[in-house]
Amino acid sequence: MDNVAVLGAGSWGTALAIVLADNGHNVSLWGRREDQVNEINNDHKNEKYLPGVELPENIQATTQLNECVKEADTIVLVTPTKAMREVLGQLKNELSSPVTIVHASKGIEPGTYKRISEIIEEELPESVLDSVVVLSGPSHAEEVSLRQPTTVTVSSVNMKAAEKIQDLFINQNFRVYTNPDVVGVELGGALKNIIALGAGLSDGLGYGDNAKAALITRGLAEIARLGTHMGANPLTFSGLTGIGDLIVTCTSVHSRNWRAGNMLGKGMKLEDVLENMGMVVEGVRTTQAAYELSKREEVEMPITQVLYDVLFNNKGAKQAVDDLMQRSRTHEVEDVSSLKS
Ligand SMILES: NC(=O)C1=CN([C@@H]2O[C@H](COP(=O)(O)OP(=O)(O)OC[C@H]3O[C@@H](n4cnc5c(N)ncnc54)[C@H](OP(=O)(O)O)[C@@H]3O)[C@@H](O)[C@H]2O)C=CC1
Ligand SMILES: O=C(CO)COP(=O)(O)O
Repeated sequence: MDNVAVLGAGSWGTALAIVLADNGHNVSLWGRREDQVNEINNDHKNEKYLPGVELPENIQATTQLNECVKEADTIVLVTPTKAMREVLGQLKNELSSPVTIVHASKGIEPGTYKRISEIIEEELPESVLDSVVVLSGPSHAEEVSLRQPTTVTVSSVNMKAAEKIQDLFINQNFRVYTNPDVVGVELGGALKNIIALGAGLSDGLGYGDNAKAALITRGLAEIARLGTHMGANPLTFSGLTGIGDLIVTCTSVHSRNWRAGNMLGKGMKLEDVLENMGMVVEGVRTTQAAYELSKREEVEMPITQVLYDVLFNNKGAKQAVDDLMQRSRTHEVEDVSSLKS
């Protein structure tokens, strides 16, 4: 059995810790609040993030990063994208030999437009970084923590490392596939959050299933358009980390991005929505990053563009949908593989 450190004791970090603990591994979970760590260790609960869920006793939490990672064979990073550089900056000082880093977060960094694996490679010296593996797919923490059937993908340029992580996580409730396309896996996971905001917004406006199906389908088209342009395999977008995650995030009440969009559609202001949520809504910063990246790369992303205007330029939710419906007429199908140049 392995020693695994999970950095980030929110919904997803705790749910992944449960999977690892169910597989018999020794799991050390890093949280930054003493009260939360005590609740996990003494009561085997994390009520803020997974209310009502009993945690296995082989999850031990700590606020001390050095304590958390000192015996770790593998480190799983699950903090919001915004916190990645700060956490990696602290982690760098605690590592002395090469370790496999898995990340399960979904975002792109505004300003640099970096994917999370690129941020990890930038922040950790080669002397302490064995391999980077991405874990992504349609997987709400609420369902994983109840051991409901879930499938995810792990991706790395080092397939041996991906297979090692597949073995670490896979069990009868949590099926893990591998995919060598790191760019596609990371971009699919990050960009679907933009479309989920849009789906929530459409539902919040009172529009129906036709509108949501349109957003999912045309959303996938623009995710694949940018993703392929950035070097991804187009087929990845028809897999778990593409259409799979898009479906689950656009249609589930568990999704924080869908819920945030829903409140925006009902007329709430962005700052009130984010305060109300109390958990990370990755799609907001990713909309900014993807909007800027699409401008720089001259890739058309109409849904991302109108959502950017709703989030950052005070465009009304209804106006955003009207704008999408009134775009100039175009073909449905394009050959994304020819957009690679
Ligand atoms: N929830 C889900 O179902 C899934 C989430 N993800 C992805 O996982 C990532 C994390 O999401 P999730 O767990 O849901 O988020 P939550 O909002 O549930 O939890 C965020 C966690 O990160 C901690 N945190 C925030 N900022 C920092 C920081 N600067 N340093 C250290 N820790 C910090 C929070 O600590 P504190 O409580 O002290 O604020 C909290 O433990 C996101 O990228 C998300 O897209 C991916 C798949 C599924
Ligand atoms: O990525 C997720 C499910 O796969 C979680 O989505 P939300 O962050 O919108 O809750």
